[in-house]
Amino acid sequence: MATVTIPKIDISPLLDSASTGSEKQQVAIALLDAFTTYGVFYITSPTHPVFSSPKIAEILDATSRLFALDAAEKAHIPKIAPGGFTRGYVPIGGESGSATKELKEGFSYGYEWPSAELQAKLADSSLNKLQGPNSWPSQETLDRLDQGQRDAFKSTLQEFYLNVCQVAKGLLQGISLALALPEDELAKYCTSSETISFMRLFHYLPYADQGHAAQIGSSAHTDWGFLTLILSPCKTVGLQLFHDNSWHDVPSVENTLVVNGGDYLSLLTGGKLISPLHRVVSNGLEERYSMCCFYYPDYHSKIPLLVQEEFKGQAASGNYSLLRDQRSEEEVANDTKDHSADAQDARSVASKLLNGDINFGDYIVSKWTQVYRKGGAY
Ligand SMILES: O=C(O)CCC(=O)C(=O)O
Ligand SMILES: [Fe+2]
Repeated sequence: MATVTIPKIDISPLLDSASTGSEKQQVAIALLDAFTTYGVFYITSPTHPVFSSPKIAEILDATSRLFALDAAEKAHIPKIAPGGFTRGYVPIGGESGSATKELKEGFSYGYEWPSAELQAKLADSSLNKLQGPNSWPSQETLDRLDQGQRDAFKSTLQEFYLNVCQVAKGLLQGISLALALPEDELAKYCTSSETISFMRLFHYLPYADQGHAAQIGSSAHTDWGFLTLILSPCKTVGLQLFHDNSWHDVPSVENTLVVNGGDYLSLLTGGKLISPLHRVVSNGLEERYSMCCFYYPDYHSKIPLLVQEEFKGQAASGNYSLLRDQRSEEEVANDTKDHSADAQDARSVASKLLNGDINFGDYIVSKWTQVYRKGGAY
């Protein structure tokens, strides 16, 4: 396989309030190059906790302990459900971006609302469809996962999520500068992003089918949101990028995150910033863990008018999973008339997104329903 050199960018100036404009500009130049060449790159910042070896070891440890629970105990963790709000355990086969079975299990969690605020919001129905409580394992299971350190499991996961969101916010500044916009411009599209974005811990199982016809780790796709930030602390190769008509490994690099541009960001920039096609495959031997933060724009954000005009010609030619119907054929065939947004013709809903007639949040609800698969197993 031909190799590509995926850039590694030290984004420290974007995370440090004391950095100068020219330091940030340097990062912006590197980001622009990476986003317009591959849409994928590594980031690091030596003093930020997300990139520190002990913190990475902690989150990997928590993740592997969760997936090492036995089947009976996993069965008690609330499972994800269709409908956009994706929290809880993802059983093997419970989700796929294509007709192929994805050989992974996962756990999705996001913003942990202070309980009084959550109660108030539940009481006055002011939560949007992508907001709500996390679905943690039972207290008994959490106690076991804590290994004697009270609340260690949940606090490790929560701290990691908030820290990665902070890194994403730093990146927004750099991307704004890369696009010659004021540095706070893209943050305007992400005002409450951390309340609807979320983290997914994944455990990929090895499989022997190297043709990837019957099963795969994660089907070839582009990510729907603004940015995806991936920690992959295992040496096991799995993530691959489609570039120049072939697949290339994106190996794990110590103390870095992999960043993918998302479809929404790409659309927002008229396709200038790439939302890369990628997939996860198995080497046939080893399992793999990853922790992926899907950083979304604000629930209410729309594709702006300016971009709609500029983008009209290109949208159809793009390979955006956001705009494709990702339901399995079986699901499409069994789809009865009009039971929810997912019954609508995906193409007409996609054109509503491009025309600014539907906001990102309402649209994403139908996307999660498309990739949900009934009958996932433990
Ligand atoms: O696990 C990974 O490295 C990437 C997973 C991924 O691309 C996704 O879930 O969208
Ligand atoms: Fe992805």
